[in-house]
Amino acid sequence: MQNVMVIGAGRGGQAILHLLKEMESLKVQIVIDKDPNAKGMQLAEKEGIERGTDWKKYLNDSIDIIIDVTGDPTVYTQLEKLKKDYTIIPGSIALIVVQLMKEKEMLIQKLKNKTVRDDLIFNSIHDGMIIVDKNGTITTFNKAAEKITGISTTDAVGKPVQKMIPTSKLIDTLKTRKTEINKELIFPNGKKVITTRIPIIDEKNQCHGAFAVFKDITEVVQLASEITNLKEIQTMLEAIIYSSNDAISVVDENGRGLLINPAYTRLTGLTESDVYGQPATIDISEGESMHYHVLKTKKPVRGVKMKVGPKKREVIVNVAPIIVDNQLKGSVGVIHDMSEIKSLMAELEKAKERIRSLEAKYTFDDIIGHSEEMMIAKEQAKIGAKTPATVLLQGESGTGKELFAHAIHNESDRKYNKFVRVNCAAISDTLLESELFGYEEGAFSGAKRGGKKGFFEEANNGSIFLDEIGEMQLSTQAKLLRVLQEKEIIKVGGTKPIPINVRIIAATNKNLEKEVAKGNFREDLYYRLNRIPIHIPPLRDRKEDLPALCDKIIEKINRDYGRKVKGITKAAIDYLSSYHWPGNVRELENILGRAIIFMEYNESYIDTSHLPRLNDFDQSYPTKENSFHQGKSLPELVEEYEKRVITEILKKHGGNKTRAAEELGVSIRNLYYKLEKYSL
Ligand SMILES: Nc1ncnc2c1ncn2[C@@H]1O[C@H](COP(=O)(O)OP(=O)(O)OP(=O)(O)O)[C@@H](O)[C@H]1O
Repeated sequence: MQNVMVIGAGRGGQAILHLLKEMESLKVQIVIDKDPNAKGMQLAEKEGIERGTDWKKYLNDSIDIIIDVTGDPTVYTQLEKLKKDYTIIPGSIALIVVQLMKEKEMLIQKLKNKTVRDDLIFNSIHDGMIIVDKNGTITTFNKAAEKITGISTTDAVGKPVQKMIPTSKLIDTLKTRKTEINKELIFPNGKKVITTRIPIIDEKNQCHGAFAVFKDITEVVQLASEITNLKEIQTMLEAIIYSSNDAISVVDENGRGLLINPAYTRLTGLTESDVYGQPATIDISEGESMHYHVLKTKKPVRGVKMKVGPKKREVIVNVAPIIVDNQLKGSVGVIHDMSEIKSLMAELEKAKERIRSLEAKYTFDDIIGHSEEMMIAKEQAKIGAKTPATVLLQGESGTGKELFAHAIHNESDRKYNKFVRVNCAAISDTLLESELFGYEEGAFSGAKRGGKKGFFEEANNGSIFLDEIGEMQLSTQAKLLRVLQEKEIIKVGGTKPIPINVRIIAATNKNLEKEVAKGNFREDLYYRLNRIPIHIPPLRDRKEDLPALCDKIIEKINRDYGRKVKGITKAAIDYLSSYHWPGNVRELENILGRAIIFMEYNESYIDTSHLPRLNDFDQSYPTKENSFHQGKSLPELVEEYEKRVITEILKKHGGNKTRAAEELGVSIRNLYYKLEKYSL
């Protein structure tokens, strides 16, 4: 006797239980259903059969046959793996097989009288059924068999099974007289079936024929493999979402929380239990819910600022709708932590500044200019480079003083040693001294353990470029003078002099002589620095250099932005020549950069139409709108003018906001407000 486990206690399960009740060779040992109150479960209880809700728990050696009446592809897939250890029978086949076995007597009679083909009841069965007589001639071929094999009943009946279905194994069943349950078979038309073959043998051991019952599993197999694929994709997606460092949140079509990842919890402080099933607004402390917005508009949003979680973290979110088969299923949001981005940006700026201060990139070949003034400046600088003397570069902002400093260092015999740039205006007066000369451990509160090297010590045997030297405080000037005279430094908080060998290149856009007269700059330091004075001419005095400068700058922008602009038209050069260039070459770089950004990718030459209206240019400027106000309102024109004035004054003071605010006659607070307003 064989023991049976029936999975599924719905209608199919009940039928199986009824049929098996009267069979001696099979005994139902356990019935399984997710629902412990299913009808079949109650029936099993009456019969004293064991019941369970999870079939996997009851797999053991005493079970021989598992009948699956769930119709669930997942169960089918899992049972497939157990084929080696158990006989697995899909429910509907089991029903027919059991029924036919019970009706064996009737079948034998009919086969003897060759009347089986008239029995129409087989046609109501959903599974394929073929009955052959002892010679292998088809006597019954039901409607389902017709559908599955693609062979019509009239064609099949009366023909040898081997001829009609060469892949059939019913002839073997007649020979071997063995029952085979649940075997896979492929019909000539490619349909995959699961089939059970049983010989029809009477008590005298005489074989009258055989029958096969089969179920089309092509779709189930396909479905099962799709489920496996889907499961793999789901696992992969989960792994991706969980490993992402960006916080991710997914909501359903009603805006209820569905999925979050650990990065989300780290950022917002909210866990799955706080979020799942809750409205999408649950994590927002400031701002509108972008999930709801996207669910309403069905359009993605990018770069929206808001604050999230109890910690009110500043974030930027991108949210996109999830649309499957044209149906909105929810939306997914990726949340970037702004505080992290901000601190990274600050780090990057610091690193860039540091790199810039530690390398001399340019040589005299990079300095474009064939005008007489420029040739003189370059000649002087080249001569100066070969001497150890201090060089003082004077010129307006943006004329190329830093470029000259790099070139001088690279032309000198110190070029293999360090070039250190110090912007004296960018470092506060209190810090400048310790930055220049370094400090000893414990020199002041907040001083690093072990002290710190100053820029002079770092630049030893190389060059130090003291940019904006005109901004240096008198007390620091005194210390610098000492370095120039004694060629040694004393660290802040120290007493021991350290000898140094550094070439000083200083630069300023101020008239130092006037600063000396006003008492802002030490006369003795001025003379020390002014050993080799070099005046760099402003761009307005050397407009003949414009074409060559433009070419060089376009080449650089092409490299930096991956563009292929070939040059600039003569008309555009003429236009640029009529401007007086208060911001010098830096301003030219900005204007060309902006022009290139706004050029179409198929345009090769910068023309006047790409250039902005240069501020002091007259009415002959060749634009479409020649009217003075260009259709703008008075407040717009006032704002435009205000923005221009602030830009100019700031440039004049090398970015020094305190001085700029002073000259503009506004408070520093007010200046900050306006800088933010105009995104300057
Ligand atoms: N003669 C030149 N040839 C090519 N590029 C130049 C020339 N002069 C200046 N530039 C470019 O113009 C920009 C401004 O130059 P630089 O920073 O050297 O000016 P600066 O006089 O030091 O300005 P600031 O006084 O504001 O610090 C740089 O990008 C530089 O490469």
